[in-house]
Order: sequence, then structure tokens, then C-alpha cells
Amino acid sequence: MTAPSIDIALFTSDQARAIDRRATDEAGMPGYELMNRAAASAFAMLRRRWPAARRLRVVCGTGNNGGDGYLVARDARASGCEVVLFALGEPRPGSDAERARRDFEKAGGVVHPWGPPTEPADVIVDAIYGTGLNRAPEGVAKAAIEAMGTEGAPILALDVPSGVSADTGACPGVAVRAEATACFIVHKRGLHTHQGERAGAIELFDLGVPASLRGTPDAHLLQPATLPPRPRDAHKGTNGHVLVIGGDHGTGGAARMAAEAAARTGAGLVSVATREENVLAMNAARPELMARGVDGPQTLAPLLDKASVLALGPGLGQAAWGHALWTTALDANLPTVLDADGLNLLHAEPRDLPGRLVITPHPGEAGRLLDRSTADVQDDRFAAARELARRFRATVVLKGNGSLVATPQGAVFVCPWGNPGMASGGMGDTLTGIIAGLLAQGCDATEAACLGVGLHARAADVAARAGERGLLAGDLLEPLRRLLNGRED
Ligand SMILES: NC(=O)C1=CN([C@@H]2O[C@H](COP(=O)(O)OP(=O)(O)OC[C@H]3O[C@@H](n4cnc5c(N)ncnc54)[C@H](O)[C@@H]3O)[C@@H](O)[C@H]2O)[C@@H](O)CC1
Ligand SMILES: Nc1ncnc2c1ncn2[C@@H]1O[C@H](COP(=O)(O)OP(=O)(O)O)[C@@H](O)[C@H]1O
Ligand SMILES: [K+]
Repeated sequence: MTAPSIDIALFTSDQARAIDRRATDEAGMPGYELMNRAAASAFAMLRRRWPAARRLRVVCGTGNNGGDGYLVARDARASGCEVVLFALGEPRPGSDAERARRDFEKAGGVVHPWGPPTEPADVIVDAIYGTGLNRAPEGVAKAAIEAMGTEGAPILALDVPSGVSADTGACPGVAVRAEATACFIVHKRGLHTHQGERAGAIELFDLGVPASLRGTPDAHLLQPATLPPRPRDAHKGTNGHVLVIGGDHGTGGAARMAAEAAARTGAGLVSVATREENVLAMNAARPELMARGVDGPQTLAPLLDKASVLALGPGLGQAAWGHALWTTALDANLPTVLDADGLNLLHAEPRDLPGRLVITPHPGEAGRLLDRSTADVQDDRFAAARELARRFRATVVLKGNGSLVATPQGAVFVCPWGNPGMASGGMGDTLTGIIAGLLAQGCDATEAACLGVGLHARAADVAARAGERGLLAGDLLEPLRRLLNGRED
């Protein structure tokens, strides 16, 4: 796998707080100095993004995020902007936020208690909650967030869009949808998955805090990557043989899509073990695929002998036919991508699994595997993905906006690409085929999952240039091929 070496490291709120403390204790950077730098960086960003903005509204909470807001307001007034500042309450006595409020007032600023705004604003600065959010916003905070959402003025969030958990990307209640977010010191992992997209465009300002104080990140963003060029003497035998197993009555398309994706990812050979009724259509539509009708373990066994990688589950169903193939296929202990009904069967019947395994649940399947609701999974996708990886000793792809790849060792990678056009049938089957195709070409489970998730989502972004609505899984194959060969950015 070839990848550029830019690493975008992601951290939890607890880690961010510990880094703030170390900056003060070990690097002699007092919190108030950092707050001043945060405000200066955010105001410079505001100026860059909205050079014509003159009328600003700043809405400050009671914590240090509010403190950042007072200092942005102070700096904005000093450079000639009209600033209306609303405070949702009093900062804690002795806090940096209280000092910031005093400095804003000393410089001539006026603090208004929250009330529905009467003056229009060119830009609204959201300084209500940062990493400290710990429950759903209520009362004036809820009213202020709701009012911001109805005005139409662009919102610059400080550190975190208020109402979004910096840890998980979940929103316990109402939340700001920002056009851009000035993120301080380190990237917060929750802004890169689930509802973290409410942050809009993120710019990171390290505020001069040395990287050596950051410690080990909790997660990393995936970087664009491809496979290296093929050796000139490559032949089909050196690129693996994927066997897709699935396609019960009425769901033959799922197996076909996974198989075609594996072939388009460069697998040397692709076979499909499916219901006899699907074979003719599959062979006719894509003659490169070797589709065989199987009625049970005996007819599957010779196909397993020839395969080097399995894609198990697309359209498999959970009835007797699917269950028998599932058992026999897992017994073969080949490198396997387990998806869809392959995962539902695993929930019903826990068992030994192959050593090289990638599982690709969407949040509903993940919930079933963990005996939790889909909402519980979404409330902390990082924890759910790690728990699945540990429990099944597998590399896990937890799909959805900001897909996560978790390894059994606890590492997590977050996919920064993808779009809602992908919310259409067959997208998951295509991903399964891509990952299987990469395993077949020698990637290990984590490489195949990371590279596969990235290529799939980037291909979808290229395909969605024609529009997100109406995007089909099959539309990914052409851009996928170009990306895989380094021909598309
Ligand atoms: N050295 C530092 O600590 C720095 C902190 N900075 C800013 O400080 C922020 C963190 O500040 P805080 O820890 O004070 O936290 P916040 O300002 O995010 O939250 C304030 C307080 O509100 C309360 N709260 C949370 N959710 C609530 C809800 N739904 N309803 C009512 N009350 C709620 C909590 O008790 C929390 O401590 C960062 O996000 C960043 O913006 C920056 O100034 C950079 C330096
Ligand atoms: N809103 C979205 N943003 C980004 N990616 C998405 C979105 N919706 C779906 N996807 C991606 O599309 C794929 C859908 O997979 P899945 O739910 O298994 O669909 P299916 O079973 O219909 O093939 C996953 O890779 C998922 O991450
Ligand atoms: K904020």
C-alpha cells in the first residue's frame, strides 16, 4: 500500500484537557495565554473566510469556550467590527473565562443577557460549549442554538460546534451547524464521524503547543492511498482468487455487485457460489466472473479449495441454504470478509472465526452483534468499533458517515470521505468486494480495510460530482479503477 506520510491525529476531550494541563505545567503556557492565542487565531480565520464581515454576533457560554468568545469579541471590536455579545450566564469566579469577560468589558465591550437578536449579523461566533459539553443543551442555551440555526448567517464555531460531543460526534439534543470550526491545539475525534460534520470546514490551530506534549492519539484520519504498480511479470495467479458466497432467492444482485467490485479492484480471479437460478444472468452480464450454482456444502467444497479469499454474506439470507454455506465457508479458515447476513448468522450462532478476518457491519448489524440498539452504537461509534474488534478478534469496518476501521489491537482510523448519495442499496456489497479484492492481492486485514474503505468513499465522491441523489453502487466502479491506479485525485 502506498500512502503519503501526512498524519492527522485525533484526540478525545480527556486527552485534550490533559494536553492543556501539560502545556501549562510543563511548557509554561498559562491557560489565559492559550485562550488569547485561540481567540487571535479564530478571529484571523474569520477575517480570511469572511473578509467583508463587519457586524458580528458572539454568543458565549459560561465555561472556557465562552472565554474564547469574549476575547474574539474584544479583538473584533479592536479591529473596527460592530460586535453584539450575548452571554448565557456568568463565568465561574476565578476562571480564565471570567478574566476574559472582564477584559472584554475593560476594552469597552457590553455584555447582553441572552434575548432573541434584533440586529442582523454577517457572521455569528458560537462560543457556547466546547469540549465541556456533558448533556443536552436546555433553557437559554437551547434557545440560543435554535435561534442561530434559523437566521441564515454563517456560523463560526470555536473549537466544537455547540451541542456536538467532541468525543463521539453524537448530539444529545439541539446542536449548532457551523459553516466552519476553529479547532484548538488538537483535532477532536468526534468532529470526524456521525454528526461531527456539523463542524463544517475545520481549521486546526496548535496555539504553539509543542507536538511532544500531545502523547499517543486516540485515532487517525485515513489518508489517500493506492496499491503500488503491478510488477511487469504479474499473472492472474499472483493476484489471488476471491470467492463470493451469497445470493439467495431474490438477492443475487448483492453477490454479483461484490464480485464485480472484487474484480475491478484487481483480484486475479473471481468466482461466485450462489443459487443456480442466478448463474446464467451473472455469466451473461459479466463473463469474467465464474458463477457456479451450489446447493450445499458438497458443491461448495471444490470452490473453497481453489479460493484464496472469501467474501461471505452478500445476499446470503439466514435460511438453511445460507446457514449451511456459512458454516462450511468459515470452517475453511481462509482470509474472509464477513458482511450482511454473514454477520446476522454470527449473532445467532457465535463460533470460531478465521484468523484473517474483516467484518463490515453497518450500525444496525453492529448493534445486533453487541446486543445493543443502533442508537447506542451511534452514541459512541469509537467504543462500539473497538469492542467488536476485541470481541471477534477481527478488523472491523463500522460503516456510516465517517466510517471507522478498528483493529483488534485497539487502533482506529476514520474515513474523511463519502457522501449521503451512498445511502443506497448495494453500496455495502461493493465495499465487501473491494476489501476482498485487496486481501487477494496481499494486503493484510487492516491494510485491506483501510485502503478499501478509503477507495470506496473516494470513488463515491468522484461519482457524486454528477449529483448525490440517484448515485448507484455500480457508478463507483469506474472511478474506483482510476483511483486504484493513481489516475484520479
Ligand atoms: N487551556 C485551556 O484549557 C484552553 C481551553 N480552551 C477552550 O475551553 C474549552 C473547554 O472549556 P470548559 O472545560 O470550561 O468547557 P465548556 O466551555 O465547553 O463548557 C462549560 C461548562 O458548561 C457545563 N455544561 C456542559 N454541557 C452543558 C449543558 N448541556 N447544559 C448546561 N451546562 C453544560 C459544563 O459543566 C462545562 O464545564 C475548549 O473547548 C476551548 O474552547 C481554549 O481557550 C484553549 C485553551
Ligand atoms: N450518509 C453517508 N455518508 C457517508 N457514507 C455513507 C452514508 N450512507 C451510507 N454510506 C456508506 O455506504 C455503504 C452502505 O453500506 P450498507 O449499509 O451495508 O448498504 P447495503 O447493504 O445496501 O449495500 C457503507 O460503506 C456506508 O459507510
Ligand atoms: K463552540
